[in-house]
Amino acid sequence: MRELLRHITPPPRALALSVLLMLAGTVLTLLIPLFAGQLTRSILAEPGVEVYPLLWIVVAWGAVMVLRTGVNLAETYYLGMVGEKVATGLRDRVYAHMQALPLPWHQARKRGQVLSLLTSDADEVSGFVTGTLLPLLPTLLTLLGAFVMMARLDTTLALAVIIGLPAYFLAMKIIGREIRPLARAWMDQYSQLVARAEENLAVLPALKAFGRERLEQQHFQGDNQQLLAIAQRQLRRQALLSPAVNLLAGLGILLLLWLGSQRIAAGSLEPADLVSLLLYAGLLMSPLSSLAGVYGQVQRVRGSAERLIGFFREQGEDLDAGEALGEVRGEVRFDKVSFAYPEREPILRGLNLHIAAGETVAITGVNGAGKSTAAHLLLRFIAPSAGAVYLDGIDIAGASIASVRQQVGLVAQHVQLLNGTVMENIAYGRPEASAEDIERAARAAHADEFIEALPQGYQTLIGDEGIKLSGGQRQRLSLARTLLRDPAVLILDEATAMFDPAGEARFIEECHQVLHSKTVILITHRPASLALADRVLEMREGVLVEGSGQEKPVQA
Ligand SMILES: Nc1ncnc2c1ncn2[C@@H]1O[C@H](COP(=O)(O)OP(=O)(O)OP(=O)(O)O)[C@@H](O)[C@H]1O
Repeated sequence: MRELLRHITPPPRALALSVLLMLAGTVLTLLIPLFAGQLTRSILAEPGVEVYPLLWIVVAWGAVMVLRTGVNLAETYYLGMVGEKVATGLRDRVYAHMQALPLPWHQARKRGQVLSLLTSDADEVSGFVTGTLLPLLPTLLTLLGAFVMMARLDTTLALAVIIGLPAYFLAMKIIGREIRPLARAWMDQYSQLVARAEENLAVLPALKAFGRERLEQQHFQGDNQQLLAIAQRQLRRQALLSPAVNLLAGLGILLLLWLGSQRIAAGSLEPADLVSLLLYAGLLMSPLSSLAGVYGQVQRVRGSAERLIGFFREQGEDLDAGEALGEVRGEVRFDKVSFAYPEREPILRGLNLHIAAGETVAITGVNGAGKSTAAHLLLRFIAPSAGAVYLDGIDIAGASIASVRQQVGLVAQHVQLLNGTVMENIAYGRPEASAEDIERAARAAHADEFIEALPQGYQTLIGDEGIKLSGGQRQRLSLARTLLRDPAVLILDEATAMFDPAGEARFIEECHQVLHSKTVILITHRPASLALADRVLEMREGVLVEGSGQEKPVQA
């Protein structure tokens, strides 16, 4: 938990104020039983005995109550602010780290499960810090204060009330120990549920086309029932905690009444003091009962805390570490590069490739040969297990990731667009770009004609992942947004796969000018695109060989 607290930054001023207000509230609360004792003494006083006047006590009691109300009000506000700011800060950190984590980390997980770190886990932890951890301070102070005040009135009676405490802590420990694994299981199950729903929504057209609605509903219900079963087991244990403590508290108060009344009968205790003692015992018992709740919550939140700690321990990408590349000409070299995905056979085995600046090279090869993998290495999405990749002679492993990605543009095979306007999507990599630049990029990608035919032109909303566009239109948008970034090296991974033949021919013909100034890597099987290349290479068994029937491995 301490490790996690490093990622939680409460606002110092609001925190200090909340603590002060909580302390003030506790002191005011501890005054009330004193007044009650004095009041009783004043009511029962024999004529001639010196006591405080009744009216004074009532007025002082009233004043303390009003003051405490004001303190509580301010405390609720400031503590609430601390809570909101802690939650906001933690969410920011989780999100920043989530983005920093490399692609392979994300690819090994379900998106919904990653998302629940940001939603349920972060909320659970920040709710615990402000809803449980901070209020613990006044709780403990009230407990201690009530005990001290009781001991001042009668030490033996004070000790009698807390005699059951060891049993109480033992009960808490035994029951709490079982809650923790259940809490973790609940969180895991919950994130699985969210992940399933999220995935199904993402593939909704396929789900409907393959008639999976009923089956997926059954799967969801199954997961949901398991969640309910875990919650039930957790509830059973948690429900035990408070009543067990209340029983102990009740027994303590009974003991106090019995011993107290005997002392009054013996003349060694005033009835007024017993009133104060009883009220203090009440004050002592209510923190005990809330401590039981705290203990249960600590066990619950540990599940979320463990998940977040594990997440923060993962190494994220530092975009700016290393030397910034600056402007490059676009010379690319792969030198004996090998790579294997985790738990898979090596996919690249000592691959060599040299592309001169300004050259256009096409790479072909069967599905799964490793073409996109090579592109991902050039973008530093992944790192070679052996060998190195150079850009203008600089090993990109030592260059800053941000500068590498600035110089290498990828039009990926699987187009990823946002639910926004056409303009926002083209400007994705250069949000500050002018409308003219955006339109120029759209023209270069041959996207301008269809964009202008859309109902609101560049302001048309394109739906989730561009669902309101055709496949070819999405590819053109994707190309436009990469061209707008004007990278020195452009990788087109099957970027014309969805083009109609006439559109592709026109694109290829006119692209010559746009692509002229760049190093272009075309990953393609399409003859029209191959015609655009200065050289054709084929990826085969983890290396590149000269294409068009030649079988000579490429030398770096
Ligand atoms: N994230 C990943 N984790 C594990 N294996 C992967 C991952 N991505 C790709 N692979 C595997 O690596 C191999 C190479 O994939 P890659 O996408 O580079 O092939 P490709 O040549 O681009 O294929 P295609 O022509 O079908 O696009 C494939 O066998 C694929 O199953």
